[in-house]
Amino acid sequence: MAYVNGGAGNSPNTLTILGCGTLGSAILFGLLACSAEERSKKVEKGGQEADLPNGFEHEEIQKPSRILACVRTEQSAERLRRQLPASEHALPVKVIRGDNVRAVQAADTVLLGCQPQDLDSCLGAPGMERALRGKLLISILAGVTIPQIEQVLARGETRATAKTNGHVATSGDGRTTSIIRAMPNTASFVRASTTVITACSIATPANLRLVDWLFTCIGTVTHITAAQFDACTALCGSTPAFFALFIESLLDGAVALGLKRSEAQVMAAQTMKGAATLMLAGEQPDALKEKVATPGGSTIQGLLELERKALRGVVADALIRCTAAASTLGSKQA
Ligand SMILES: NC(=O)C1=CN([C@@H]2O[C@H](COP(=O)(O)OP(=O)(O)OC[C@H]3O[C@@H](n4cnc5c(N)ncnc54)[C@H](OP(=O)(O)O)[C@@H]3O)[C@@H](O)[C@H]2O)C=CC1
Ligand SMILES: O=C(O)[C@@H]1CCC=N1
Repeated sequence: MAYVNGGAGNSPNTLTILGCGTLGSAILFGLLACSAEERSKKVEKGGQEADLPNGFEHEEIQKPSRILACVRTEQSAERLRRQLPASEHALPVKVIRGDNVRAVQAADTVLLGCQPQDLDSCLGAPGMERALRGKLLISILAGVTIPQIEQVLARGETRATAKTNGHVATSGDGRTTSIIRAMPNTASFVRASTTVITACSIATPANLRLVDWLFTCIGTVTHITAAQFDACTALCGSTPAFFALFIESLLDGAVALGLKRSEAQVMAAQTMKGAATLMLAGEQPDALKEKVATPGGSTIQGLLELERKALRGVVADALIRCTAAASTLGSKQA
């Protein structure tokens, strides 16, 4: 197989995305856009490396030089192949189906992107635990804890011995798999994700720098504790869908008022982006509300209607429910 033998000597530095579906593809295409931008800046600078985001040095990051994208079905493989850019500046990507273990053997870093119920089919496969030894495994699975991932790995039939200490799968030959959980969101596609990360105790500084760099390429990164993960999964992973519902509701109102849906969508989304930009610049939500609601004006009438219909409680409860649901996902198996 052309893609085996990565990870040593002059071999390419390989990132394998094990389960490259909706979110995996969003990350893949975000990373491709990032690398294309870096490469074209390098060309502009006459071959000099382009600047990295603040806080990163080129020599510290083991950047992937190719990506292997694994899916389960031929239909998904074909769709992914069709979507891949032909740009000469993009990182090479190979789409793989039915050969997970070899794609992981060839990897330096593995990004696990299957659904929680497919964890066992991805990581419990014979030979997988051995293939992951000595490597960094980044899981983007909602609700699946590091100990749960370790348990699945420990069931792999090729291990000689397995011992878990809460953060690391210790393999028969003493080499370990570092597991880091990251929760990006679907805006990875446009490099506007907000990703939360929880680092395991044995993650090396190099592991952390790579994970920080990868997700900084496609948005912002915040480090959190394992205990905060489900709430942040809801707040960062799920809320793009909440915001979509809010915009959709505005569009229904706008259409009822005679506006064209497509034009209203641009106006509403841009307004949401503007309000978000103000808050990211330090504006407090209550101050923003007060600035917009002119005394005796129209905005306060809309705000009061939202409060009468208990939007605040409904949204807070929705986030709490989402968090509770996330916490159960790790126990789901196909
Ligand atoms: N969607 C989102 O916005 C977010 C998702 N997440 C998390 O990301 C993960 C993925 O979600 P999402 O992308 O929506 O799900 P998808 O179903 O779209 O993607 C999962 C991918 O995994 C592949 N897969 C499943 N089993 C195997 C296997 N045995 N071997 C190889 N590939 C396999 C599937 O292949 P195939 O298509 O061929 O079946 C599919 O491409 C979930 O764990 C979810 O919790 C987190 C935050 C946000
Ligand atoms: O709905 C889900 O389960 C995933 C987790 C966060 C967003 N999507």
